[in-house]
Amino acid sequence: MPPKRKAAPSAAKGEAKAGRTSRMSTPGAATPRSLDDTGDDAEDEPVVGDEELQRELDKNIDIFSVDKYKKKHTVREPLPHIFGNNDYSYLDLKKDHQNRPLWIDPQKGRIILESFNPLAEQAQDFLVTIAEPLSRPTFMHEYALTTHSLYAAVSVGLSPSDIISTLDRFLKTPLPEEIRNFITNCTQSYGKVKLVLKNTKYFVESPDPDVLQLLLKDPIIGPLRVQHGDQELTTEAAPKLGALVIPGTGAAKGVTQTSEQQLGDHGEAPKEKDVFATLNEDDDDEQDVTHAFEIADKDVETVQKQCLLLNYPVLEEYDFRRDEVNANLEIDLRPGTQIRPYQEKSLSKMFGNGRAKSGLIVLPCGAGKTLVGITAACTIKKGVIVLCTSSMSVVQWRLEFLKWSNINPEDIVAFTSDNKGSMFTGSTGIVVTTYSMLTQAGQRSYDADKMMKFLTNREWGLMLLDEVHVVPANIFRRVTSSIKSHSKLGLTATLLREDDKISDLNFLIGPKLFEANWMELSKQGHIARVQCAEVWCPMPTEFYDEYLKAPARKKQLLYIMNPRKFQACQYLINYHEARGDKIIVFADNVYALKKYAFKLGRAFIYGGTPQAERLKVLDNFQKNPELNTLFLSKIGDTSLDLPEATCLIQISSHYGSRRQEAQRLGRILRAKRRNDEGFNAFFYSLVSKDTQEVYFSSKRQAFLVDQGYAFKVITQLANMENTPDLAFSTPAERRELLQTVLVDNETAEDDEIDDDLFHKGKKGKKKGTRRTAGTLGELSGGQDMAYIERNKKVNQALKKGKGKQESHSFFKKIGRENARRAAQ
Ligand SMILES: Nc1ncnc2c1ncn2[C@@H]1O[C@H](COP(=O)(O)OP(=O)(O)OP(=O)(O)O)[C@@H](O)[C@H]1O
Repeated sequence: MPPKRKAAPSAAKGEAKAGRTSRMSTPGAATPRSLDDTGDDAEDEPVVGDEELQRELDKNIDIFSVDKYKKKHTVREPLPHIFGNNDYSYLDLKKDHQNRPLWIDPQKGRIILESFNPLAEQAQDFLVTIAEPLSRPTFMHEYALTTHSLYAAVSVGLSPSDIISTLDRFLKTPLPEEIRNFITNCTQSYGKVKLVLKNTKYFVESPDPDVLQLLLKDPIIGPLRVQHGDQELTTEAAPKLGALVIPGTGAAKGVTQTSEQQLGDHGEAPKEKDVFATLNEDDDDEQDVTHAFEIADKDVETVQKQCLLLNYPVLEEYDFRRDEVNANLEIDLRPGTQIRPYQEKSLSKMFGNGRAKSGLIVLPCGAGKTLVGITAACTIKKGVIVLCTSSMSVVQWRLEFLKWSNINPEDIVAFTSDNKGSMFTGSTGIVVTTYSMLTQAGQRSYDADKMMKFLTNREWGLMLLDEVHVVPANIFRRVTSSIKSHSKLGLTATLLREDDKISDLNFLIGPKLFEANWMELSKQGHIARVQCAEVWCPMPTEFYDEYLKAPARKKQLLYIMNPRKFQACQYLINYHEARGDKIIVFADNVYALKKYAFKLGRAFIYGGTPQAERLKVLDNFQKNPELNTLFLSKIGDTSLDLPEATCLIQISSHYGSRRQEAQRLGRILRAKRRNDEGFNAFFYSLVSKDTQEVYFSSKRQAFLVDQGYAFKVITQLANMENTPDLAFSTPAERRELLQTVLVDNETAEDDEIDDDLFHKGKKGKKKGTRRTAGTLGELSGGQDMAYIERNKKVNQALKKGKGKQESHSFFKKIGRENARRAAQ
């Protein structure tokens, strides 16, 4: 007998960069890291919701765990000095393991994909459906099987046996028993119960009458059934799968799109194109008839919660083709519109069985989420309500609908604070509005109130929820409870910040239906190729000395205002302007933003810039060949519709926020020149060496590294010293800068996003821009700042003498401390 082949240890760990994060609770795995350890701002953390429900749900699942596994198996001690916990050499390898692309960690449910394997593409399609992508660098991708990912898999039509058999075929080792059980236990009840709104009535529906009987025996659900004579359940033919044509594709779509794919014999490595295995034949048989009982509108939430507790999570589906109650909307994609393969794939998950399933579609910035939403609307052809985060996006969405579809302009209206009155004239239409318009507390104007009544008193076919990652769960609750919609589609570029709280989105909107791979879209030319670099800027001695003894806030200002960073920024702006790039420089710190922009003579926008001025600057940045560089505060992260840029320079950012980093990178992914031969966009992070910034920077990059981006470290910019008019090139200039920074530290402002919808007033007081009285001498810089800094008391006396407002308590405290130190 030939010796037994053994599995090689996974190499993935070595390849993926540290700081990788799990975005979802993985049963059996360690508790997911909270965002706190990434430095993300906990106070903005938006999503809070039914964790109790989730816990109850998890209790019902026989979770596989490392301890359980060790009790049942003799796991050989790993080789800690080489592979740590990633030594799977005790697993037997299949005979033709070279042909198969997947490894699995039987203890944690982590799956490793060899992306260079000929079957990698098929395996990836399958993995995206059943597992949560954790990290996708060049050669090895890592996924996690989670309760949510399996819930999502079932919701797009895969059965437990499909999942198990397909996974087994792709694996190099036999599928471990624990994983098999985990999949079965998680999925056997998922997808069995659906909530369907038909002719304005809600039905709890299942292909299995026993499941419905079980629900009816429940003391909470049972009494909520709407009685229709003696008959407990109604029975009707299930909709046929795969008969749907998604506009812009020209082909019938659905899970069945893979029906032409042939399976290899059991036990053989799968042939190319045989991914979704047997699911179609089985589904046809199973779904011949469906059984249902009716519940009242007011009981929907109670039934949903109770079903969850019974471990039968309810999937929401909309049988729009058979909805004869709601008027049809005249809408189609314009002739010639061709949706891209990944857009089509995401929509096929939504319309997999001929009905519309509610859920989330995750596509990188610039990948065309708007067109995905519009195509969904053109497929359903019923009333649509679109929710955006700002009134600027409302205008944008309306224009995009008019651009891509043949919707009559009168049938699509915007409902914003500037436009509360006008309504579509036909029997149905599209309303584009903001989350805050719908959830605003307090008295509304007469027109707004009338509009709200109109919106809440009718049924909508589709609710499109834009930028779901920045919207708090309580806002979703308020929106979904007041607006009655048959289906919901959440669109986002990243589900990053939610970590374990993403579970709430799963049940408030629906499971994640699709998540695209950034690198893949970039290779296909749908988004720009980006070169990422971290530029290390040494701190001059005098800055570093101050830095070492400074308190946290001052430390931050010192590493941002590091003159070497300033010089690097100047050098990069010169270099990229000469190349013909459009450059955005991001600085969270408004003080630094203004200093940099003034010194370099470039335009800037921050929270305090009036709306008209913002638009003018943005317009010039887009069209004026003289204006190629724009400094932006964090208002540019979400609240502005930015014109295209090809180079980003980040001089200050929000600690370790991975979401902000991803959002910022997203700003250059849509570059139109992306398909030019050899075109690259550039993303630079300027980091002051040997400061806390280095730590935050590596945290921030974690998400992008997981998406496959490689950050080059630049320790020296070639010939920087030869830059004409290089700022702060003499020691005297640098010392003066330091003094200025130290003095100004007392009045430096934090950026405040004026039109940030969800965080207004959260901190209890608004900082915003402060107005202070001053002399022209101060404005012209004619005062001796060094003198003022060294003589704080005189400074305070001077200010008081001029009738300025009182010092902030923080500065009073510092003043007291300084006085104490001076006295010692
Ligand atoms: N199928 C398509 N065919 C042609 N152009 C497309 C297609 N899909 C998207 N685009 C174009 O790609 C660009 C980006 O689209 P869009 O603004 O919808 O991206 P997005 O994902 O919403 O980005 P962001 O997250 O930054 O808002 C737009 O100019 C859009 O017209």
